[in-house]
Amino acid sequence: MRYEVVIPAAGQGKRMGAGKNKQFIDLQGTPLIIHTLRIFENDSACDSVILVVNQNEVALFENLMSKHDIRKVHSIVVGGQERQHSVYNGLQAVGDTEVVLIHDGARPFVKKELIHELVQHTKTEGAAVLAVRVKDTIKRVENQHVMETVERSSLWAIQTPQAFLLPLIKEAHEKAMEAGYLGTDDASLVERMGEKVAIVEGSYDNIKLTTKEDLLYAEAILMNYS
Ligand SMILES: Nc1ccn([C@@H]2O[C@H](COP(=O)(O)OP(=O)(O)OP(=O)(O)O)[C@@H](O)[C@H]2O)c(=O)n1
Ligand SMILES: C[C@](O)(CO)[C@H](O)COP(=O)(O)O
Repeated sequence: MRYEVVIPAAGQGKRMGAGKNKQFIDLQGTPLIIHTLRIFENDSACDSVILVVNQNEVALFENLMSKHDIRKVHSIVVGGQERQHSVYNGLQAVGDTEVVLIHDGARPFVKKELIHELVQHTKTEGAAVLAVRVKDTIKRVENQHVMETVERSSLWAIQTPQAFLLPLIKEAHEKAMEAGYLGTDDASLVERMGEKVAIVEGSYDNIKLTTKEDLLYAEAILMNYS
């Protein structure tokens, strides 16, 4: 059940439009990244956190973790141009663990029980991701016109954490780097090697805070929690 987690937090938050890295936006008085880090700080199955940050924000993150008594971040790693590059850099700092999780710093609401279910699946499947069934109808669009309506019954919205046996994800990232392939998630790098990725049904409130509307959802989720 034990694992280490790489948390990419080295983005710029451009779509949020806050003029700063969204990881520093307060939710009920606590920065987004602290909400996310506390999940793993409070999970006894988590051995270590590798936090990936912008080069010019290392001190900011260190000060926040000291202020909020976050102790499990054993490595702070500088990120890269794209999310995939940041994760690649973080994976170089992972210790001697069987299972590694990769979880967006921008997802502060994942539940410990689902993390543990994901880890269990990964031990037998090699790779597993949290996901929820799509609720909207999805259409493929070109030049502002519908080209195709995609059959919804087999569509899932993929989240993080994404969990992997460590050698598998390291190989997948190396191969993607060699091929110059850029994916929007880590599981796609494993899929392109022809490996299976298991789905673990997650929760709709495990949102990724991306645009300002998500801040409203986040405050409502926190109100509901409290
Ligand atoms: N070069 C990058 C890009 C993204 N991320 C991280 O990957 C997660 C998911 O990315 P996203 O939600 O797109 O965050 P941003 O890249 O910051 O947002 P935007 O694309 O709007 O700038 C975030 O925790 C983000 O900090 C990262 O570590 N390194
Ligand atoms: C990894 C991810 O959260 C899975 O849904 C998503 O692909 C990240 O996308 P982003 O554009 O880097 O936020």
